[in-house]
Amino acid sequence: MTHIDASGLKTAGISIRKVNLSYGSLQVLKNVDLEIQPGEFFAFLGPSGCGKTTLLRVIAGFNTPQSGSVTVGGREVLSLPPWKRDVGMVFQSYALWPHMSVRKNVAFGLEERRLPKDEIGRRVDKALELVGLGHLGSRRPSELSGGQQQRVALARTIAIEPTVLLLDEPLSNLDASLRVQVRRDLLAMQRRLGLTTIFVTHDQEEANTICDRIAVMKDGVIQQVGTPMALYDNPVNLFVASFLGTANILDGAMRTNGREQVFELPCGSRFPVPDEHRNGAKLFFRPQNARLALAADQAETASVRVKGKVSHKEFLGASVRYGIRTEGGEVFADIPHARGEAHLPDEHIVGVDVPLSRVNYLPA
Ligand SMILES: Nc1ncnc2c1ncn2[C@@H]1O[C@H](COP(=O)(O)OP(=O)(O)OP(=O)(O)O)[C@@H](O)[C@H]1O
Repeated sequence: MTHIDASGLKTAGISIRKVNLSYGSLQVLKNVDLEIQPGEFFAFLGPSGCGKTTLLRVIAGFNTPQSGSVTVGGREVLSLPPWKRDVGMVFQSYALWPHMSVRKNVAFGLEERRLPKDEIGRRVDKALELVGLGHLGSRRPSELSGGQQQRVALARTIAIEPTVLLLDEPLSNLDASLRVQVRRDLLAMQRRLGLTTIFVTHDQEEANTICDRIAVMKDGVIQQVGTPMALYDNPVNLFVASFLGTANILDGAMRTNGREQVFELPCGSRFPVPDEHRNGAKLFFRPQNARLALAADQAETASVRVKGKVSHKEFLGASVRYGIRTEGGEVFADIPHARGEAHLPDEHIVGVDVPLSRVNYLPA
């Protein structure tokens, strides 16, 4: 289906089915299945070399998979060349022409397509206005900030009136402080345009802050798809748990105790496990879900209690991260920082309590 958004641009959903791609003996994409909704801001997230750019280029038409199907707006595109796919891609290097004005840069692709002059003028005006650069059309790229250059690259792609926008690490050329500002601008712009957008990044913070949903990739395989919060709170495996933030992972044994399922830690403590987690092999929780108690105090009700010794502390601003040495390995507990509070000294014996509702079990 193709939809028309408030910006007047058309937008389309994307279906990727069983896509496999190899370079010689190296299989870079393995049975990739994905469904991206019209108007969605979607991220491909994963470590370097996991296949994110390759997948993006398959949608754009610059890479051809050995098998599978890709539809854009319900139309199969794998047999079409890039320029017939209604897909616009902004590359990592913006590749603006340095000797041309901003207007000329944006018009370039349209002139190549031999559109009528007044149509080109109309589209350039609209694209520059949509990215907020209507007043800078006569400048050269060298007279713009990094963030503005990135917007020119975006305008150049929007001017082609694609139904889908593909962004390959668009913020990687910007310094850290600018990146935060530009990613906010990018989100505002994406909402205004309403265009289905796929954003490739290896930076989980970047994906979390601007994308509706994320596909986490590793070694050419989609590990999990979901909203940033769902992936953070309920990762399906150790890779996703660790890639999206600090993860506390404890070894133990899943046991059946009569009709009840329990998880037993090396120290002997046992906790009830909901039925859906009966195949889990490791206990997982996030540092901010942990509370510290004096070891002699009773554990909070309906929570997991792990005993250990404070091994170190890190001040993170909003919280203090305690490292606690336990029998099952080190765990971290983030305790909100309040003014004037006393901190627990190293080697202090403590109990780490985590509400059962905040504990998850992951396969080995
Ligand atoms: N044209 C090619 N020929 C051979 N191997 C390639 C080619 N293009 C990419 N690869 C390999 O395919 C794998 C996936 O590359 P890809 O660029 O998709 O990864 P990525 O996740 O986008 O990484 P990065 O974040 O570093 O850009 C890598 O191992 C890469 O070396």
